[in-house]
Amino acid sequence: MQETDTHVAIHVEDLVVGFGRHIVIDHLSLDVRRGEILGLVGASGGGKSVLMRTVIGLIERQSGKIEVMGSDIGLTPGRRTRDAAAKWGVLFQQGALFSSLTALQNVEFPLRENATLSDELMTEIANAKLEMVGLAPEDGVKFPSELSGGMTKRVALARALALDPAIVFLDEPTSGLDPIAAGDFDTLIKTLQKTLGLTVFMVTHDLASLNTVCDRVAALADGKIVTIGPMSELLRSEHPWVKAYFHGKRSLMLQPKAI
Ligand SMILES: Nc1ncnc2c1ncn2[C@@H]1O[C@H](COP(=O)(O)OP(=O)(O)OP(=O)(O)O)[C@@H](O)[C@H]1O
Repeated sequence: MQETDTHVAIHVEDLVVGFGRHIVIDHLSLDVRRGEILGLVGASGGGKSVLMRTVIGLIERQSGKIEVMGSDIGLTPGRRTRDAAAKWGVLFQQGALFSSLTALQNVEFPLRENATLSDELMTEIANAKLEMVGLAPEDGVKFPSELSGGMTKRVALARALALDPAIVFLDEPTSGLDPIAAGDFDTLIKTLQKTLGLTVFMVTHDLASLNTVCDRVAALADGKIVTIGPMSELLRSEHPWVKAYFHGKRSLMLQPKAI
């Protein structure tokens, strides 16, 4: 069933993406609701990052429609307008911070690129974003090489939030973190969703994240979304890949919702 436009943050319809003759996304349709945390799962190499990168305009699609907050995202990648850039923020795998810039300068970067603000105001906003993700002002002067994995993810999240986006895209946000740091990061994402009304599109393999923070989970297999719904629904899915994913040995990690 198609949702009404006002409730949809991201609308993907009949999307096809491939590299040469290798089709990765094959007539995929998906609606992400405004204000929800949607988790995307799928096999390694199954196309989760390709889907995310196509939605944000970094990869060219062969066909299909993509709308973000009601605006059509054109076919040509790399031509994001100032308006489009402000609609979303992205946390890439490994954080992707600029190594020659301090944490604070990394957060200021999108402000410099997309807004005409005084240096003082930019610093003030960037410090507020660092505080929002639980970092102290003294962390702002550190370079990426001086940050722990968890701090790197937080700085990357602060940078993703710099332009007050409506949507954040998170590519495996808890990968490489110990379970406590991963749990803290999950709580932070849930808190930001609630307080800022953010829509979160999260690619993850982290079963604990899926179970504790995601409102709905979408499973990508054979280039399509084969099941979408709350975790309870995914656990009942009869799709062979979804069954294998959620009822394998690792499913022991699944606990009742804690947040
Ligand atoms: N720029 C590219 N050029 C050619 N092939 C690509 C490119 N980017 C991705 N692919 C291919 O697309 C497929 C899907 O890759 P993708 O990175 O989306 O997988 P994934 O589901 O995110 O995997 P993982 O969970 O391991 O990160 C893979 O076969 C990959 O080799």
